[in-house]
Amino acid sequence: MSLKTFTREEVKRHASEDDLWIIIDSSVYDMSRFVDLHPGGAFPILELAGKDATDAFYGLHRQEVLVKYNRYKIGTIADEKPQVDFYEPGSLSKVPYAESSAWMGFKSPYFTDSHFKLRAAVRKVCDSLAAEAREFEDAGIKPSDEFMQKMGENHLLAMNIGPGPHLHGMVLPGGIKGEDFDYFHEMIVHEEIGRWKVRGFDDGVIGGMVISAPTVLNFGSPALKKKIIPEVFAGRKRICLAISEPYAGSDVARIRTTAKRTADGKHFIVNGVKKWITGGCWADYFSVAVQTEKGISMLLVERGEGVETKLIKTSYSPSAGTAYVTFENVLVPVENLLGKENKGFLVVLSNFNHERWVMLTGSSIACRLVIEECFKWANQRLVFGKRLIDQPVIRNKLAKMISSLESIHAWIENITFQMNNMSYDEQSDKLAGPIALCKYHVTRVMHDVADEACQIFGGRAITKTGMGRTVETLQRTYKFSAILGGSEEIMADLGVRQAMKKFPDGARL
Ligand code: HEM
Repeated sequence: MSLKTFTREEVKRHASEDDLWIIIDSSVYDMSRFVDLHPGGAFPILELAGKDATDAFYGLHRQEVLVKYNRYKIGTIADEKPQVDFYEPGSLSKVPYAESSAWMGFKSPYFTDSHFKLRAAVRKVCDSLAAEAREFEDAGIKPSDEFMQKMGENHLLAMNIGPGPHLHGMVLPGGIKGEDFDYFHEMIVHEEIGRWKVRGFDDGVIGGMVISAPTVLNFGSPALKKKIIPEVFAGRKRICLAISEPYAGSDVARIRTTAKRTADGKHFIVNGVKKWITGGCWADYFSVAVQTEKGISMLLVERGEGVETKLIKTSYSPSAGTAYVTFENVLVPVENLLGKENKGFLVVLSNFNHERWVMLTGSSIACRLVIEECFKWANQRLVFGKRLIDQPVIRNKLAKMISSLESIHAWIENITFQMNNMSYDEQSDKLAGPIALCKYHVTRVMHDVADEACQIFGGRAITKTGMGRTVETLQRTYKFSAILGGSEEIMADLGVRQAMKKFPDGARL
């Protein structure tokens, strides 16, 4: 139907249940056929029949409801312009603090043209996948092969595990050469994926891969790498890391899964159980920590006879594919050793800094997105005849959230700069402590942001659909970041113990 223009007087004449028009931000909607289907009931719409419902609408719905139900729009009000901006896919938010400093127009010592180009291109791709990501999350199902392959086609899988030869020769989004990719580019990729606002689903897509692909890339034989890495980066196969067990979480040394050599020495036989394995439900490959004769080893196990996975019902998301994995007499070729036999600890440790740093970037963007939503909500929600933002107590909550976010973000940028400019050995020596402390602090900030955001959103913060769903996601999922990849307590302690190693003997007050 072509769109017409009306006067407000004309709209007023359509105020009965059978002939019901309303105005939202200078657009006219014919609600006659929808009023009885309206999820919020007929009553609220009937009360506003023939009237301007803009404030009432934005007090109760997310903007995307209007996009989804655009078919009910019949025209606009003559000589009036819309006051509300619609989000243009691929664009930057104009809400203060909704983008990181450099993208809010501030000078940055870190970001170059190349980073801006990559963000612009990746945002477009991620925006085009966002609705699909939400559908998987809402349905609580496995990210489809097609979805994974779209990620693969845009190099969105390969760009999650740091710079390096695996990207060389590739042309990345925005025309960036794989050789020029650095940790700031990677930070951008994590942030853009985070903008789907479906944290559990994100983990189902990249979580398992981020922590396991490096074990093959850095410690696998050339043949293993050649077989596995291209198919994982293309999204045709999935991989996960299987270390923690029901009896050993952060305490890796206590794992009980065993790998015993067969008499001919050509295979290992793996027996044991693993718990909380992100992406394990749909993994084709498992990078597994096992006890061998004289210590811990890492083995790449392919899904097959003797490998079973079942979904753990976490409060996170079924789409994360968090699995309980059992290995029963699984035959694994010795060529699948990752690193040297009995030296698996090295493999496990080698990836901790990167894993934790990835969690920093994901946690910081999760806070930023919630703050943006709090800012918008506080401006549009009317309580006792005033906007929420007109209450000093709400401004104070926003101040606390923004200042905490910007300070952690500045620290994360500083750490990222160090990663770009230090050799692997220097990073291992100097960064384990700061990354651990930063992770400890970031998850404390997440706790505070989730807490304040809940108070701002009220009941909506504990409702999975509608206005508060991003806040609901954060308050339900932030604990995962505070536990996974090293719990807050272990992070805090590790940070101080690392600092103690460099504490000068002669220091006195
Ligand atoms: C184009 C017009 C409208 C459309 C397409 C629409 C659609 C929807 C949808 C899809 C929901 C459920 C999802 C959600 O919670 O976001 C909903 C809920 C609701 N709507 Fe509407 N709506 C419209 C206009 C209105 C108006 C004018 C009012 C008047 C106040 C209203 C009042 C409500 C209420 C009270 C709820 C329940 C919210 C809650 O559970 O917190 N709607 N509407």
